Amino acid sequence: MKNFAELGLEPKVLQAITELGFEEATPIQAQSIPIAMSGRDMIGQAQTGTGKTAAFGIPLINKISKDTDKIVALIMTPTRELAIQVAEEIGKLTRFKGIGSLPIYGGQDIGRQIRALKKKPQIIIGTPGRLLDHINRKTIRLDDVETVILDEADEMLDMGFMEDIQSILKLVPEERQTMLFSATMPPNIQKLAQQFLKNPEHVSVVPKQVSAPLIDQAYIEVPERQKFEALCRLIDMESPELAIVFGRTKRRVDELSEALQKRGYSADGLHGDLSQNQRDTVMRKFRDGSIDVLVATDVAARGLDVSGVTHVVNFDLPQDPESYVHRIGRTGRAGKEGTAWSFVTPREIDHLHLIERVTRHRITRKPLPTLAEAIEGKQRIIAERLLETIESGELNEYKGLAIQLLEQYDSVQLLSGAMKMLTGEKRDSEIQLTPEDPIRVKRRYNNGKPDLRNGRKPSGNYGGFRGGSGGGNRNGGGYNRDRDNGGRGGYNRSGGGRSSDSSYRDGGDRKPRTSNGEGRRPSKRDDSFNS
Ligand SMILES: Nc1ncnc2c1ncn2[C@@H]1O[C@H](COP(=O)(O)OP(=O)(O)OP(=O)(O)O)[C@@H](O)[C@H]1O
Ligand SMILES: [Mg+2]
Repeated sequence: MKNFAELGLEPKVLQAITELGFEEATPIQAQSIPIAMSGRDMIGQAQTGTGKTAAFGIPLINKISKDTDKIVALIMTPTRELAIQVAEEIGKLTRFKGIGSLPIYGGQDIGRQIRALKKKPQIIIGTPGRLLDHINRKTIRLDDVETVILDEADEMLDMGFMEDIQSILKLVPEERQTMLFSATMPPNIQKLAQQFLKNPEHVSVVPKQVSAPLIDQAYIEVPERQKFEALCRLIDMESPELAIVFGRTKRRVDELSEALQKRGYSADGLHGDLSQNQRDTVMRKFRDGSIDVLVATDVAARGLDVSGVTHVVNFDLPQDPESYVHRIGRTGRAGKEGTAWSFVTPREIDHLHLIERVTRHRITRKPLPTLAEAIEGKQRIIAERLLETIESGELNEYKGLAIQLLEQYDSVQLLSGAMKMLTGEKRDSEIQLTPEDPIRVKRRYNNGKPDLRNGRKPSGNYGGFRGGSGGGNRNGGGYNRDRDNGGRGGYNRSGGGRSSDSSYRDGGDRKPRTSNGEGRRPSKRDDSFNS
């Protein structure tokens, strides 16, 4: 741990850091900030929730002069929600320095963005599709950009974004500083980084030095048709403060959030077919705790930082091991503990083992919570709430009636009745979701043993989860994403943006992959990285 004051930052930047309540730099911050300040290109890898945003944000803001009125820095993120969130954090860090920053993303009124651009922000945080749109309209010029940052770099460099990023970077002057950050760095990032970076420094935080997020990882083997009951029991048993439940497709997310609501849970869904307004509303409700369960596609897998998320549930296993890492990383952030559960159908056990191998972490098998455990969990919460209410006092106006009732009824009976009422009638209507096909291990994994690290540091566990053993061949595997993104949607000007097959795919703004070497196959995933 290092003090921010030792890093040679400007007083106004230090002041903003103090204001944010950061006392010490996290390891990725301590290591990246000096390199970033030296002007070198870099690749920064550190586990989820360890402060990568500030690791690039702090040196960036330190470097920018407040006197310029040009766009001098560009931060790109794969999703709209992440652009908004990163812009918020950058906004907080620039507070005392008087530098302007602006998020630019699809789904938001472009006229409003154009008006905001007239205020001459120096930092733009954007998703590639909408950025390109502005570039084509000449409402954003990149001629003066000195620093480019790709947050979630591996995702950004994934095939669907490649062309957009290439087009954007072509317009940024050659003599720029470029930095990539992510918790996962599949080996092929090296190849891709060669295109964009000049002699980059690699910073890969080894787990023992990190205030490792304590994510307790477990899985439950459960047949597809019993997943919903399993989820309800799990939520009842664990009573999360906030939970994110990941489903594979948009249809799944819709059905699941509706089913949870029917059962009386405070849940809502997030995926790329919703309007940006709906997406914003759901995120706001989740952040302020007015919903407890966010059901989402992978659109919420990367980067999102919502405090109070105690549980992540993979209702459907993710296709890619790195997606698993990012999904579960929505909990256990900034030194807090978290719990991740994955539902695995019997035919998906191999896929789970693959995730274990690639992430180099064993996932503990746990039994399906029993009905009794679920009921007990629910009752425990009710009892806690009851006791809290008693402790808060202000019961006088109820006491008269309480005394009357106690004269007529037994106290145990009365209390039981009150608790039953508080627990809420369990509306046990039979709910059946449309089944999803099991995830299968991709052919390419059968030979090699891929690993998510970029392979520079032999001791570096990719993300620093505790312990972890098992195969992990740094050079193996040719780890590639395999996505068919189902067309380009979202940001296009006609305001369309829904994929034709919206119950399955999340159209996103990505270009369909045409040359993945394996031919195209329809994807049922949500690849909604709508820019
Ligand atoms: N030095 C620090 N001290 C305390 N908290 C910090 C510090 N740096 C960042 N944080 C907080 O830690 C949380 C996680 O930070 P951030 O979102 O940047 O993580 P990340 O590494 O980018 O994770 P992910 O890989 O999921 O994107 C945020 O709430 C942030 O405000
Ligand atoms: Mg991040």
